[in-house]
Amino acid sequence: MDIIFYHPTFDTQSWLAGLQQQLPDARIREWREGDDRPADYALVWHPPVEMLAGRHQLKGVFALGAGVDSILSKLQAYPDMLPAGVPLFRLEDTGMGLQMQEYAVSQVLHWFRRFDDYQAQKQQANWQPLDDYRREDFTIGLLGAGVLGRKVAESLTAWGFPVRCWSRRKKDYPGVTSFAGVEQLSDFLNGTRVLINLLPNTPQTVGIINASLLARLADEAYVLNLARGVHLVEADLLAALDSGKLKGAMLDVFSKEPLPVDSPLWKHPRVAITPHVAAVTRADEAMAYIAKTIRQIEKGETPTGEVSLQHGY
Ligand SMILES: NC(=O)C1=CN([C@@H]2O[C@H](COP(=O)(O)OP(=O)(O)OC[C@H]3O[C@@H](n4cnc5c(N)ncnc54)[C@H](OP(=O)(O)O)[C@@H]3O)[C@@H](O)[C@H]2O)C=CC1
Ligand SMILES: O=CC(=O)O
Repeated sequence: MDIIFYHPTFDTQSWLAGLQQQLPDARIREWREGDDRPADYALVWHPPVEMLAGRHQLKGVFALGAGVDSILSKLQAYPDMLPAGVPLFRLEDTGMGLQMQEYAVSQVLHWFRRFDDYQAQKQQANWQPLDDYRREDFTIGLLGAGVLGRKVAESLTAWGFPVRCWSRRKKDYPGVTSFAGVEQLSDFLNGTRVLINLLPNTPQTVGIINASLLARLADEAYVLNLARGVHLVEADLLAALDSGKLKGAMLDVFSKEPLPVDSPLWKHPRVAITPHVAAVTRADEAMAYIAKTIRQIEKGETPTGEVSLQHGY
């Protein structure tokens, strides 16, 4: 079996060595420009079009991340990039679920325990105990309830918060109230105090966190964007913060990355920023997952993790 690998920033040699350990019988090589030798599987991130185009013999392409929006948007421009019938897989969890849990729980607790207010008081040397927030006033709403949204929901129910989720199809997750489809979006938003975004980037979800959505949240709400920058209309977020409708926001992803130095988000006192690190690809877990999936394909089984080209995630 032949496997080709391309990632613009990962340490390719260590990936090739790690994959070789997982799949000792495979011939695994870094793909370089001009390489049109046969391959059964391709492992990619931001692949050049010529790496995949015309490779009808591929049994699978693996995206080396959870989101496949960059591959699918390239596919829009170059429809022949992924030969018809070749399945595209993405990383399902592979350690990202735990990272998302760490990120979401720590920030929700930060807001719930009013550390943002105490930090502001500290700037004034102000020693002033504040009223506690009550869990029943701190409903967490998850936009997106897939692999990562579900993990985040589990961790927040464990902390005793009321948790609800919104997805395309209804969910039956313990302790989580499920809303589905555009017709239930308003009900989902009504009373949501902390909005956590874990949607994929698709034509239906771009710009979804906008002025109209923010207006429907509970007063003094918070926004945690962990998915993609294009989901959020940054100007609408700033307006909602400045009007007092929103109390705070923590953003890991931005419509333009790196976030330009002149973005007003940098200076806003109630916006916290991380540089797209909420959940990164963990090499060992990703390699084990890819190897397991390849073995399933080779045995004629149907693995999970295949991207629906129709739905765009
Ligand atoms: N910041 C970071 O470091 C990282 C960000 N991400 C982002 O997180 C995203 C989510 O990852 P993951 O949980 O694995 O993805 P999944 O595909 O498992 O989950 C996506 C969820 O969104 C829901 N959804 C999709 N379209 C719609 C829609 N139109 N209306 C309502 N709900 C919708 C799906 O509904 P249903 O369940 O009904 O299908 C599903 O619940 C990734 O696409 C990626 O962009 C991922 C990793 C790291
Ligand atoms: O943003 C990262 C990903 O894996 O998707």
